[in-house]
Amino acid sequence: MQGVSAWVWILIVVVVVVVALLVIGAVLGRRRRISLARPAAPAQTTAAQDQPPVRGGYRSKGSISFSQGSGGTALAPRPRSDRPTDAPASVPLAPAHPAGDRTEVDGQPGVGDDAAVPRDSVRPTVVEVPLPDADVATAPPVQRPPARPAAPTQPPTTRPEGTAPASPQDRVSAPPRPATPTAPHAPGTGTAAGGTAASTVPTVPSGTALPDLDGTAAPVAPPDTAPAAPTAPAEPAAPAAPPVAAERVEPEEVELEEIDPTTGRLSRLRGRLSRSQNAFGRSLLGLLGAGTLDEDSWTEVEDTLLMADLGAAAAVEITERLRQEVAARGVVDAAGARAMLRRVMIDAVETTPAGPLEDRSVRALAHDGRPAVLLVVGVNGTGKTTTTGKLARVLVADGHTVVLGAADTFRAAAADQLATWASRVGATVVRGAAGADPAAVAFDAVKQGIAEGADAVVVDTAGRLHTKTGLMDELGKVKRVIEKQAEVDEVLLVLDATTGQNGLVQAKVFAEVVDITGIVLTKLDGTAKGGIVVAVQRALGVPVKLVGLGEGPDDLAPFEADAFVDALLGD
Ligand SMILES: Nc1nc2c(ncn2[C@@H]2O[C@H](COP(=O)(O)OP(=O)(O)OP(=O)(O)O)[C@@H](O)[C@H]2O)c(=O)[nH]1
Repeated sequence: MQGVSAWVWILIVVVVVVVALLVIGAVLGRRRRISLARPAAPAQTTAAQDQPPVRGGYRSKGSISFSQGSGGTALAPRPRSDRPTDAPASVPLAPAHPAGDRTEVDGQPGVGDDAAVPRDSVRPTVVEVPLPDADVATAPPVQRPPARPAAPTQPPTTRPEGTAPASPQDRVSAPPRPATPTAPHAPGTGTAAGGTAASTVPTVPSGTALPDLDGTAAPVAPPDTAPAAPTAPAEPAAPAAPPVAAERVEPEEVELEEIDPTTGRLSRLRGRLSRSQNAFGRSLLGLLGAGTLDEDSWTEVEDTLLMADLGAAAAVEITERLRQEVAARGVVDAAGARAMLRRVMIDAVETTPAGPLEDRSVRALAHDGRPAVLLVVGVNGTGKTTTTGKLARVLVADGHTVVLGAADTFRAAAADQLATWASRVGATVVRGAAGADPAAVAFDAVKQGIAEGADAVVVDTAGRLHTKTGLMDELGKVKRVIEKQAEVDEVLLVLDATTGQNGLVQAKVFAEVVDITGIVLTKLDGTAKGGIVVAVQRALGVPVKLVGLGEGPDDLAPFEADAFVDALLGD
């Protein structure tokens, strides 16, 4: 019995020892796991800390490595809640540029986006470059059209021969000349661009950053190479190697085209408008000419106006006005209904709550011895470049000389597109290298326009989403930089009529950044919602000045209220 209990005791002790060993083993095992994990954490932290600091505390993601590179510059974008801050620090820094939003961070379309370009492809970067010395003339990257006399066919233009520009060769490689400050040239003097243009523009100490806008900056189309040209001028005033990477493109030998007469264009193009708008007119006239109008009829009238994109306020006001007219005069037949509707609609198109919109002329004529300057702005794909080209045709057809500024430096094809438009009508194009600072290109375009005594300089800008504060800042900068040498006479906001009420939101944001002076409504041929004309004018208090009615080169027409309403109502 005693032997048995001894064995029991031994068994208990063994069990206790085994259990104790198991517990100790488990504890040690857990400790070991924890201690193994510890070094890994500091290692990650150290790796992150070892990366070069990111400007402005901003870190971009690998897929968007060239975006949002700025942060400390004067025109840095306003803080945005949607910026990622946890990107790998190994991403190389993009050069500083005021347009920090250049590459998108949220997968939405952005500046210069092209559906054919994969979202994650490498994008060009906009760079900041030092400016040239004050006394070094710079030859802007000018693409000259073929000289008019060489053209086999003479376009229907009254441009005097004396204003025909010199050959491109002469202009770009103009011989050195003393940089004597001179007054702006009278039109048609035909002086070389490089030296003379430089003498008419503000000067700036070398290296002054464009965004400083300190009142003396003379921006230059930025290069992607160092500005210190190996052929640094022995003579300070020589327009030697420009600090721009833009290559001079030999002008194409193209025939100058015939341009449709500009008068009566809206009438000629009315058919295009009518095709898509007639439903609106027919529907309204059907309601108003039906005899007795009950509440339901008036609700339908209002709905029809709303569906045509006139906007709620305008729809209510027009309906109320129609009711008053019917009550006062009584509508007896279809012709009476049409006349009444026509009158009320024309009033709606010609006035806003802020007052009448009287002046629809495009300010594109030279004054005070210098060209008019027009800036063309808008979101992506609305038709800015096309409109700029069409506008140049209209101006040339009316006998004016035009310089086009290809300040859409992000979408490479845009400058080519503009150059093609220009070459067909004999206009000059100033363009920068891909990714050049658009403000610098715009500045050079105006400088060129002044130098050659052009009547108008039309600057095409890159499409930009109105929600991108950095890009909107960039646009503001383009305008301010131009204004260092010339007033901007016209800021044309190009809106795509097919986007309907969304266009209003864009319009309001653009108007906050650059004072919009006129609206170009494009693609009116492709929408039944012509009422957007009324809505956008009311939103901005600015008139629609031009309408795009097709992709053809002469499918741009001045906006005329009565012709437009006639097209809406049909015959
Ligand atoms: N139907 C029609 N198409 C137009 C009109 N105006 C422009 N387009 C077309 O719209 C497209 C875009 O035009 P672009 O001039 O390249 O637009 P953009 O605003 O310069 O584009 P981004 O520079 O990318 O912002 C082109 O296919 C044009 O032919 C118009 O009035 N009617």
